[in-house]
Amino acid sequence: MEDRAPIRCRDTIERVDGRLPLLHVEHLEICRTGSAICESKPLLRDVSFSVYPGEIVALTGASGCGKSLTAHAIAGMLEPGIGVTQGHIYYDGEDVVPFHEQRWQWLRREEVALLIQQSLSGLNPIRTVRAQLTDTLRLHRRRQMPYEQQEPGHIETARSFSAPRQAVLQGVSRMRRLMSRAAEMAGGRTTQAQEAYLHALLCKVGFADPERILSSYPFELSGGMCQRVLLAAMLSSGPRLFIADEPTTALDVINRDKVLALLQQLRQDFDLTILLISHDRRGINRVADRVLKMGPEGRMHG
Ligand SMILES: Nc1ncnc2c1ncn2[C@@H]1O[C@H](COP(=O)(O)OP(=O)(O)OP(=O)(O)O)[C@@H](O)[C@H]1O
Repeated sequence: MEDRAPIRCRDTIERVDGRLPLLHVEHLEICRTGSAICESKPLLRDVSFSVYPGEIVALTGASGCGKSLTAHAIAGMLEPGIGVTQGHIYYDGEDVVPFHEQRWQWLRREEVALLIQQSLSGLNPIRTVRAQLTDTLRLHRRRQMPYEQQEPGHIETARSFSAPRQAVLQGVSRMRRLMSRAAEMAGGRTTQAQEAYLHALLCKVGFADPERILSSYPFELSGGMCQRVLLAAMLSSGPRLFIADEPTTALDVINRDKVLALLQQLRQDFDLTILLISHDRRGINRVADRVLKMGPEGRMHG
């Protein structure tokens, strides 16, 4: 391993205005973990920052400095052969680095949504938006059952929500239960309750005519519209932390501004905390509460 300056230890998580951060990354280091190459230079090291509930924090830095790796590490989605080798990622006060896959799945399903640069290609061009959003809702339901049976009580103990957040979650959760029951009774067909939920969701992401969008195929929609459909799919599970990795790269200037303005609105409507990774200086200066710059060695300037 190469010589490194010793890492300063800051093991306390700072309160700001009496609040603890929802996300606190501390001295994070990520390396290739294959046997022959584990002694090579870290891909990223000594990355530390906090994001407080309700904030929009932008993460910027030169191409290749490790922004996407940081985002993937927070969501437990690093590729095989790459791993966290030092440091901590505290989500709601709990270090998630040692999580096993089942708990990562729970975190991604219930708490953290990651919109990545390649997400748009995840939309199937030859299936309607309705079919794809309905599948997403069913998937959440299917994944929910085994985990709840295996680790009863965990979900409750891992959280302590503010009253407004609890109200939002109770609403989302009630609606999902209703939809799942209705879907089971209807043998998987889209039911009235699901339709109402999908309509409401699409209105929230700025569509004036949700019925037309639900009946459309992605190839019939613009890039900006597809991006908003993806946002709707990700918000359908009611996450608390939304990580958007270059959500506007593939968009023209008008759609870029629309999506960024929408993120601000969604923060309010869904009680979200947002980590926004972007090169769009003008855009992030407009929407972010704080801008963090990541240097080549991971040092943060906020
Ligand atoms: N799967 C991987 N295997 C090996 N190295 C990787 C892998 N993914 C990323 N890297 C390397 O890790 C470093 C950080 O990459 P990352 O994608 O996080 O940068 P970034 O700051 O998001 O860049 P950009 O702004 O261009 O998206 C780069 O040197 C990259 O080559």
